[in-house]
Amino acid sequence: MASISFSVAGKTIFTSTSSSPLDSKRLKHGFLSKSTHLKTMHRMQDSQLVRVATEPSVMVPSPATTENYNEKELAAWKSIQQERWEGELNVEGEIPLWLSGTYLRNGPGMWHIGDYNFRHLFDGYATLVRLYFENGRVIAGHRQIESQAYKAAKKNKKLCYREFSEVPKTDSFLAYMGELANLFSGASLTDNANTGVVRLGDGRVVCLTETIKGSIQVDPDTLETIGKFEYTDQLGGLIHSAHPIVTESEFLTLLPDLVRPGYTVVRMEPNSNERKVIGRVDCRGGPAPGWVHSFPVTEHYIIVPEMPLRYCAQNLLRAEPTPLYKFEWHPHSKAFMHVMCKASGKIVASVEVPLYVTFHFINAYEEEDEEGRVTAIIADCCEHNANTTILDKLRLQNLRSYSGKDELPDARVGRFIIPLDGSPNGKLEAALNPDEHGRGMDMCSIHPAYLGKKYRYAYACGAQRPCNFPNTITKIDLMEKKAKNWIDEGAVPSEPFFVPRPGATEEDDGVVISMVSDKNGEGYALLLDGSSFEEIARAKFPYGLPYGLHGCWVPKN
Ligand SMILES: CC1=C(/C=C/C(C)=C/C=C/C(C)=C/C=C/C=C(C)/C=C/C=O)C(C)(C)CCC1
Ligand SMILES: [Fe+2]
Repeated sequence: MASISFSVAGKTIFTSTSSSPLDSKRLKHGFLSKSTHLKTMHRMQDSQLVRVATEPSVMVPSPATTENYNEKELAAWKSIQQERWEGELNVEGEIPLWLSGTYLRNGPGMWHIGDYNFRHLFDGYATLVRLYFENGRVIAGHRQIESQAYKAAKKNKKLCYREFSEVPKTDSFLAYMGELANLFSGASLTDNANTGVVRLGDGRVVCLTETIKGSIQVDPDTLETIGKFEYTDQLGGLIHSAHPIVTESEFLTLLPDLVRPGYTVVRMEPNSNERKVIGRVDCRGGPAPGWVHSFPVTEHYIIVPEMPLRYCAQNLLRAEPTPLYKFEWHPHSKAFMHVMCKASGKIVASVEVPLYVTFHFINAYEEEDEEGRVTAIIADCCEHNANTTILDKLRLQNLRSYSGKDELPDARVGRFIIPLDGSPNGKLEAALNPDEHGRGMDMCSIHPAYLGKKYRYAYACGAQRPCNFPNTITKIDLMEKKAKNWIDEGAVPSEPFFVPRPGATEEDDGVVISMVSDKNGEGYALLLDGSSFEEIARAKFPYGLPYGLHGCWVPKN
């Protein structure tokens, strides 16, 4: 019989024991069964035994995250303390019995190498968190994604690839020249897949970031890194949108072209690794394409945003970050929205719109007249009032040093109205009064069946001021132009993710899942009823959860 302790910052949280042959197999993979503190709980089916990690994190936690470790402090901006863990969570409230499957959430959960602390939220090494729901119970776990960047940092105890704001140090001019060559070939860019996770139509689960090489396949049950997701086409390029549009039948994404400013729109089918070109959009402004972190689609069109926050080749080369990192704000280059027909690849509209800053589109749909003719495209996004300062607010130092002052820049549901009658201009307005959601708005989801269609509800993180980061979960009713808000004072919730109830007919019939880092240094999975927006259950983790970005749902079987 083996026994193991799990500790955070030197404090043993719990001990577990193991004896079965299945357990020995798991021991090899770093897992054990039945943590003793859970002995009183019902045993799950063998395939879902409670498992606890055996290996301590290989990285030595930094002083900022351990010596000063205080259980009563928000865990959101602290590195995860262990490479992996798994166990059953104690549930307060009722998890609906129909909720059967796995919620996965990806995000940058480790922000240091040894005692070197990263600067920016988006720099952290990817931590994948899992909640497996069955029969009203929940098994949770997390695991670091084993990207080349993460493995190299662990092995060499230093940064080896270019992250969002961090650049490996070079100690000679020759080494610097080599670095430049590596940048142009993409060799020095990170594959740290820390932004999103998607389930392809064929069931494969892929973690993503903005570098194409940072597409990494994982096992949704064990969270094990399977390997690099290789695109077998010859499309080349180094970066893509971090948020592809993924349905049962396709994977659509945008490949920005930094040499000849524009975007290639591509499509990949299930059971294939080959992206095929649908069409190309030439940028109307310059000197480089606008940053496309995400984009929306309607039933027949792909919307390509051209934001005045543009990629910047010089900033990519810099060793020290600028306030806008790899990007530059070009208000004189103007802002545009392009509409491409999905079937033909032809551009059916390209309009100038007011300046905007967005990372996340919520949804888009086709507006019809009485005769059923499509007259306009409506595209909604989390819009930061054309203010780029949000990027700097997401520096870890800012996030960790909250003084109680109101520091979060205002944001709104930005609604683009793109006419299809050849008019040169589109509109951008707030879809509802931003005070409804505290003028905070980001990290959104919708009912997946409403993708590209007229919809009523969106779920996102909003704000209760004063705050320095979105601290509420908000349900936006775009028809009534109202919001319902959930808050746990002092806590940081992550992106609310909507899972519809099978067989439901109402758009909001389902649950909203979020993972919350609370002010006591703890973390819990939260379930809200989609319709009433009341809390229906929470399941506490035995450790504080670092903040995470985007999730996906993997239905059972
Ligand atoms: C863009 C390049 C790179 C990496 C980019 C990455 C990792 C971008 C990640 C962006 C994310 C996670 C954006 C999320 C925004 C969330 C917001 C605004 C939330 C606000 C809350 O209020 C490199 C790979 C570094 C190099 C090439 C270029
Ligand atoms: Fe994102």
